[in-house]
Amino acid sequence: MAVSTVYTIQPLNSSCSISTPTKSHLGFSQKQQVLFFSKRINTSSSSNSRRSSSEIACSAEKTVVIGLAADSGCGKSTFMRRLTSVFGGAAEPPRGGNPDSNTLISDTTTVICLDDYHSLDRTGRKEKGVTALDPRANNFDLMYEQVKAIKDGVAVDKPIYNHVTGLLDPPELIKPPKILVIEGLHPMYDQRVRDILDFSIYLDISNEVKFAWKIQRDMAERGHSLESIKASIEARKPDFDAYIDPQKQYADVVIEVLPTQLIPDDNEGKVLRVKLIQKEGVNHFSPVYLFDEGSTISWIPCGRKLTCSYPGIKFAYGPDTYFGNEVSVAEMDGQFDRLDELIYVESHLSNISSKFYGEVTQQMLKHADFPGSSNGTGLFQTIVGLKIRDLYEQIVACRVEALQTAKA
Ligand SMILES: Nc1ncnc2c1ncn2[C@@H]1O[C@H](COP(=O)(O)OP(=O)(O)OP(=O)(O)O)[C@@H](O)[C@H]1O
Ligand SMILES: O=C(CO)[C@H](O)[C@H](O)COP(=O)(O)O
Repeated sequence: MAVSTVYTIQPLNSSCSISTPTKSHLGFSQKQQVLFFSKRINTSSSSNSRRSSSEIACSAEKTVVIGLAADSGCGKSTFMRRLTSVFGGAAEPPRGGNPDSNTLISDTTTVICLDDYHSLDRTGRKEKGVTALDPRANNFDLMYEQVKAIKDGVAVDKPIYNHVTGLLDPPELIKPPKILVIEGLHPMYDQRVRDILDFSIYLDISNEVKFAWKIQRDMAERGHSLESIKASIEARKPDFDAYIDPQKQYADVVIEVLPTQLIPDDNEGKVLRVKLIQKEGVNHFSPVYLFDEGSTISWIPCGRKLTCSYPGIKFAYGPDTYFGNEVSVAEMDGQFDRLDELIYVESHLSNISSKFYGEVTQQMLKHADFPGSSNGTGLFQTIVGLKIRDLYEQIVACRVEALQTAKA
């Protein structure tokens, strides 16, 4: 799969729309809508990709919007903590606001939880006999309007779903950040919302692993019984299959978590095989690769430079197709014994968008206590965090360059 990509930036007079700033109802100035285009010549095709056209928009939109989809208890919060850490600074709930707010704000990012767009509260869902995963329990019109407004630089009054009481609380003000992450069950379900995402991620946790994680959290930390955990997973499954799982076909990156293949018939779910499925032809994103871009590679790094106890570690990399799209897949099966030795693996990965040698290892060591730090979930989540930083910086650079070109 030969891929060569050339970008040239040019304002296109015919496609350039300029509108004067207007005031929003909250007094925030709307952005000047200046659209520019950078030309992309890509010898690889990417069918179904929403950005497979030969021209990509380099817009003056204020906020970069990232979608993160996964079922409940599948590691979204952990991933968000890793992502926020890449940008530096701590993420905190809005100051002086609702103590049960689901929002997390840092200098660069604002993470909103799409549970806040539940249109039915806990009692309402019970009365109607629908789960929170059912689109009928969610307000997609409002979700679209508000995410679009934030992307355009306009603050919104976003509702709050209170997980403690199960009620819909009075709204909270969300100001446009540099990067807005919308995380939850349905970021790619509604086409209008999907189309305004600059980048999207799906955490695809296999049933066996999801079960093991749920038991670990809900039994050990929340005192639930094994039977109640099983019943809750079973009750959600039809709606999960119908409404959540299909979103992975739209994701730019899927982190798939499976049981290991290194231990025959493993049913403990402790050692994991993790795949990083990366769509080709996505604006401002070039997939990570191992050794040689486009080749098919199998690598066992254990030996002099990497300590591995049973069952060892195996990496793989290569091209594939996923829901009809060309993808590059990097895979890690097994777990690290010593995180400081990860530098050896990092030095064989390319396109990781690090700012200095060893940044991935540094991030992993910094959060060694987070779930998944010894395996591919932590490694690939950290790398996707660096890729999002890079995507954000590319979008900003593209915007600045286009504005300078327009002025000249
Ligand atoms: N990579 C991982 N490896 C092992 N366990 C994990 C991993 N990620 C998450 N878990 C387990 O799953 C639990 C839920 O993780 P997390 O809170 O990040 O998920 P979530 O999707 O935000 O959940 P929720 O939507 O229910 O708040 C953790 O407490 C941990 O037990
Ligand atoms: O799937 C979920 C997303 O987090 C929750 O189950 C949903 O938001 C309903 O929340 P609660 O169980 O607190 O009423």
